[in-house]
Amino acid sequence: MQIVILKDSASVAEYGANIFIKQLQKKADSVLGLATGSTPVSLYQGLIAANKAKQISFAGVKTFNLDEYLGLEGTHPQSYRYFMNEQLFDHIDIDKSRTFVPPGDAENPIEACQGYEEQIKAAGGIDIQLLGIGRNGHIGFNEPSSGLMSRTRVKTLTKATIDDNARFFKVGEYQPHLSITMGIGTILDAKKVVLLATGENKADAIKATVEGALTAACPASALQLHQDAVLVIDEAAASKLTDCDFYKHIEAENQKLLAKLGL
Ligand SMILES: N[C@@H]1[C@@H](O)[C@H](O)[C@@H](COP(=O)(O)O)O[C@@H]1O
Repeated sequence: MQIVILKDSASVAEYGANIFIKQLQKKADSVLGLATGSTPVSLYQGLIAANKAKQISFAGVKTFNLDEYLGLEGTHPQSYRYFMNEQLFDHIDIDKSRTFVPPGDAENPIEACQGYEEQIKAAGGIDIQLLGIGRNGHIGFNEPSSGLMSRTRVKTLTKATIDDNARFFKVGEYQPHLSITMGIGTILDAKKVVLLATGENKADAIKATVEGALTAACPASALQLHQDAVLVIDEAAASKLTDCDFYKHIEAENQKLLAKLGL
């Protein structure tokens, strides 16, 4: 796991956006795994700016989102499809028929999960997967106790996640308690994984992800098994890490080596 600790959330977004910009410059037909939540919003703004400045194009790209609420149509303002259109797809040169979000309105969600896995496979697999993290260590909607080899499936949300996401729903508005999410195994199949976390309320989850045991109790700890996982976090999210200075030292050495190799 590569751990990059930066001073604030703006630096995290910029660093994360640069990883995606480089990926698209290297491979114009990349398959991107995308995430929702408030954390990736500034990264998406960086990608929109790079697209407008013609540094990158999304014309050859395919995208797969991690998850969606079960029971919400894509036109619902709280659906993740709606979020992605608003935060990214409506502002870049992407063909929306090449953007995939698990179908929250599927008549048969179980079949739809299998179909989603097949679509990812048919696209050649995900080149780079963006992740946020829940306070309880969830990735996508893989809540604690999720199987570490799980695939796309219907998942019940914990009370903590429902409470955390309640801020996006109006008082009295129906808030789903079920979701369709890529599994942890699906996420681990991505060639590269980039997890962003900012703020003190993510510090426990980051501590468990980096320095805790590999356990279904913290789904993000499964990234310890990935051969190319990068955690880009701010000082606040890193504040409970025991070996913070060591991670900063490793990253400085990495950067020196990359500069020496001209990469
Ligand atoms: N399903 C999403 C996750 O993919 C996201 O990582 C998490 C954290 O969101 P935020 O970035 O707003 O803290 O929220 C939701 O539960």
